[in-house]
Amino acid sequence: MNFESILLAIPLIIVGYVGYRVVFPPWNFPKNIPTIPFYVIFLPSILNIDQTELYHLYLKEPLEKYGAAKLFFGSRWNIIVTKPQMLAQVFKDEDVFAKSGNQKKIPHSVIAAYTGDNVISAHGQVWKLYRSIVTNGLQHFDESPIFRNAKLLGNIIGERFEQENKKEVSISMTGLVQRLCLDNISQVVLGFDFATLTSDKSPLHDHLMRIKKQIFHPFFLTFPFFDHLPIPARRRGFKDVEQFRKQLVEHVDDQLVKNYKFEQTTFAASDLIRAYNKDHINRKQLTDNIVILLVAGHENPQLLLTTSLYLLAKYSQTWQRRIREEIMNVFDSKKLLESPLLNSFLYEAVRVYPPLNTIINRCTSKTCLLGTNVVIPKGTYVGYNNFGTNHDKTSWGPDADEFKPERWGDDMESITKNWKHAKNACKVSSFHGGRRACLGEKLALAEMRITIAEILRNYEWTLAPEWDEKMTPAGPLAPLNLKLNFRKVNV
Ligand code: HEM
Repeated sequence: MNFESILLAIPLIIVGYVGYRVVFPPWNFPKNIPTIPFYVIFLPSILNIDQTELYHLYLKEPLEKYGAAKLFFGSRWNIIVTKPQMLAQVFKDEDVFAKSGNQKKIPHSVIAAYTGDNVISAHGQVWKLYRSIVTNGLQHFDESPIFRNAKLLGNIIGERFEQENKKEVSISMTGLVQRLCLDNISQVVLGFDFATLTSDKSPLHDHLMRIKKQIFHPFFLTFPFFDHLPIPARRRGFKDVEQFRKQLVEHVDDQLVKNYKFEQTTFAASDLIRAYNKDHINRKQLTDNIVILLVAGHENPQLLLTTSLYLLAKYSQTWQRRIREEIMNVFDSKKLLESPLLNSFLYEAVRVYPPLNTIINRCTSKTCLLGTNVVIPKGTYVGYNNFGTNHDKTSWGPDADEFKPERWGDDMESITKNWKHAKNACKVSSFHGGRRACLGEKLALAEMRITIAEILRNYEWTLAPEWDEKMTPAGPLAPLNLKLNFRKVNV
């Protein structure tokens, strides 16, 4: 073999090796669970199918039969789990299925630079410290900004009737719902106001929109390896993310510390700043956690609110009507919490369309047994697929795929009991569960109840006929570019 042939052979060998690693799972992965073909995850980028259709076509059968499967995702082979018993084991055995977020999995990526090491992704003592700092502010909060913002959202919808001088207006919901959720989280948890509902110009908001495009770029999410390369747009992305992080914390810091009553404020962000002032956490840890409160705190409610508005439109003659009647004269948060139709509707929305669908951020710390016979090697990424768990026929019966709020019960006592039981038994995993259960569930559901009640009292809505009824193709799960037609409620 001459020198030129060797030169030619090297790239071929490299391409062949990379191809092999993509097409086939590692040899030591368990053979007694199915392998989802590697190309499945790329299909939504080339075909017009959304992630729920993809699930039904390629994932449902193997996952319902085996409860776990091998899946290529985020440049590597992983194991995803859906069966409640197996999921309970993953959630419980935290030392073996150790949290390993992007900061460990893909530390060189733009997304890791954005969210860093935070309360959601950290493990062990560091996680305990973060959780102890933010818990109080996320469990005890002032709801008045949520009521105010719901009214502002209603006013913005109302202005469209005047602008267009019509009885029915068609509105794209994505931007509007995002603005509401940003204002809610900034005022309730971070102690400042993003002011996206009250002002047309918010430099921090514009900056956030810019970096979101860079972070959620589908190609780099699928192949984070490319963030290693000196691609100019990605280098700019890193810089932009760094500037945003810095500005956000300065903003929080300024607003809170300027407040002469700072020591009495109980925002989760105040507790983080106090922990920083006492040297319990450093500046980077402060920043990482403030960023994650902003990110999880607005994106997840944004997804659930979009889904809820979609389902209310889809079932406008049944659920929308009935819930409107139920809450028409209910203005108090505690009473909303006691409204059976509204709450069973929300729990069913969270079950049928879990806002975070596939989450893969655990890495096995040693070779271990999943269930009774699946041997997982050390260093394997293990995740969960909420859509699969929440639609499992063994847990939910033959109508598991149907949207049926009545399955939760008729009165508040049974509805609450069933919801708690479903979470404890890992039959609904949308908010995780156990020691690492979502700390924002209470806040997110309060936002839903208050906002939905306010909008229902003033408007009735249907799906815009021209809207293509599709969910997002991958990643977070919600109706894609939802468009609704609103009319004023006749009272
Ligand atoms: C509909 C809305 C929401 C959904 C569906 C949701 C879902 C989840 C899920 C699935 C996890 C576990 C993630 C994992 O396995 O790594 C989680 C954790 C967490 N969520 Fe939420 N979330 C929502 C809203 C919020 C809000 C509004 C906040 C407030 C900032 C929040 C704060 C957190 C925190 C701090 C954790 C980490 C808990 C821990 O590991 O100790 N979430 N959430």
